[in-house]
Amino acid sequence: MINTMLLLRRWVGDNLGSPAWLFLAAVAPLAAVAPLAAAVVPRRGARMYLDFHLRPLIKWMLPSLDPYVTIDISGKPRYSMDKIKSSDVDEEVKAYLSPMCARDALELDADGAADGDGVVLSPREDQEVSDVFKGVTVRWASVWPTREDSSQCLRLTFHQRHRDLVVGEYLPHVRHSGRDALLGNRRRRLYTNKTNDYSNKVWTYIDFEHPATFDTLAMHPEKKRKIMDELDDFRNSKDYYNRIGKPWKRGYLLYGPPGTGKSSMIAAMANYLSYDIYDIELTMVPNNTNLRKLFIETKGKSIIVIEDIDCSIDLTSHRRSDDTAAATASADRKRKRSSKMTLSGLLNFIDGIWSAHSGERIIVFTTNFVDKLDPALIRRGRMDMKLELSYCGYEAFMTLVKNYLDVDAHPLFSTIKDLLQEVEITPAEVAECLLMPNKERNEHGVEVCLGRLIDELRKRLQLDKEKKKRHEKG
Ligand SMILES: Nc1ncnc2c1ncn2[C@@H]1O[C@H](COP(=O)(O)OP(=O)(O)OP(=O)(O)O)[C@@H](O)[C@H]1O
Ligand SMILES: [Mg+2]
Repeated sequence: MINTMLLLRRWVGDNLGSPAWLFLAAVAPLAAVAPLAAAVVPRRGARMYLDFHLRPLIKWMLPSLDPYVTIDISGKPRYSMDKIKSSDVDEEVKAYLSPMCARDALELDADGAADGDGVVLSPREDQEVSDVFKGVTVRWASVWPTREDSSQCLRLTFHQRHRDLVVGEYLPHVRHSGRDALLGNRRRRLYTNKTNDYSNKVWTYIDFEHPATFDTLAMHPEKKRKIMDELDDFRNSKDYYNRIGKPWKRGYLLYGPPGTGKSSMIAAMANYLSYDIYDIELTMVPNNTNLRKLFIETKGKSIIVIEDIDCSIDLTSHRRSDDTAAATASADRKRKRSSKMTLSGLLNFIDGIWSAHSGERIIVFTTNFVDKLDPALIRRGRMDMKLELSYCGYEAFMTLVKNYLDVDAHPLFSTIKDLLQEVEITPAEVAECLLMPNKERNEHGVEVCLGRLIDELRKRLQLDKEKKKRHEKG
């Protein structure tokens, strides 16, 4: 009933004085059916009766009486081989409409508790909000799109003479503003595909609150500056990528021994760019189609991460030869065999599908064994930057000691500097020595921590010397 009244109100507003008024009389008896329908069936049933019987009938008899175009935006994910899912649009529209709903609608639905503190407001059934764009008024309402549908959608209604403006300019404006509102309002997310959720969702997420930043990342300052400049350059290059006809993406391969800061670097990148992270566990991806589905469900302004690429799937050109690797190889192989993911699937994933997406994306692979990776995976063009994270040098130590002990200079630094030139120790191991437990937090705390690091470095130096001697003898 409310829908019919809204329809009439709009029509009267837009067509007052036109000859089409004459036709109103012809359909008035039909409109009279509405209260009867509302009386005999529940509220939703009445509205559906109007939507599915009366309104099409009016439209069929006298198209000029209903000059409105409607577009339904559904929140349900839709997949097809070549189509990006559409449920992003629903979220974006809701975010765009939220301030209007807060201002105009009387009955609202609140959504978005999962996004942290903010809520996204949308109109409840039969509630309408209006928006004005370039002098044209359009209306949004929550409706059930079809009789079978169990979930509501947002219906946009506008006069057909504004079709070009709405489709060509207004809807892109809504999406763009909605996306900005979403990114601005909410905390960033760490998505993972390690999910036992049997619903439609392929990703689950938690708030991303990793404290690592480029300030806390221990590495040579020049190298760090270079990476940050690169990221700035990437972020500001939308027009450039458009002009040269390349997808707006960047691939990084981070390699180095365990504990040298590869994961910390990814977190620092995400914090620096304010991007979400999608952490893909390849061993949980049964086949290439699922990988594609996962990718389709990612959003722009994100870092897609595949950690330990060499362990995730049989993508290496040779197997590892050292003893430790041999011990784990059998278990690894079992895990990998259960996956039908292939190298070519992954390669397609990296280059082919990029181009189907808009919005900037970074993909990061990490590995401890860069030499063992298939060259096809890391060839130029696929991975734009290969970055080695290595053992702790003096510059990296200076960052760690500032982070952990808040000191810039100390007499023991020169001993540490000399030892670091001779000993291979990871930043993670240095950080462990510099951790100050509660009981050590007194005026001697700094000496105790630095002394612990010196002891550790000397112990390793000694071990290295003995190893070398044994090697020379044997
Ligand atoms: N370069 C670094 N700067 C600051 N902290 C570091 C760095 N490297 C390691 N750490 C410390 O060591 C911990 C482990 O580091 P991280 O997980 O980033 O290493 P990784 O290279 O990803 O190791 P793996 O190869 O085992 O995944 C971090 O939580 C951090 O505290
Ligand atoms: Mg890691």
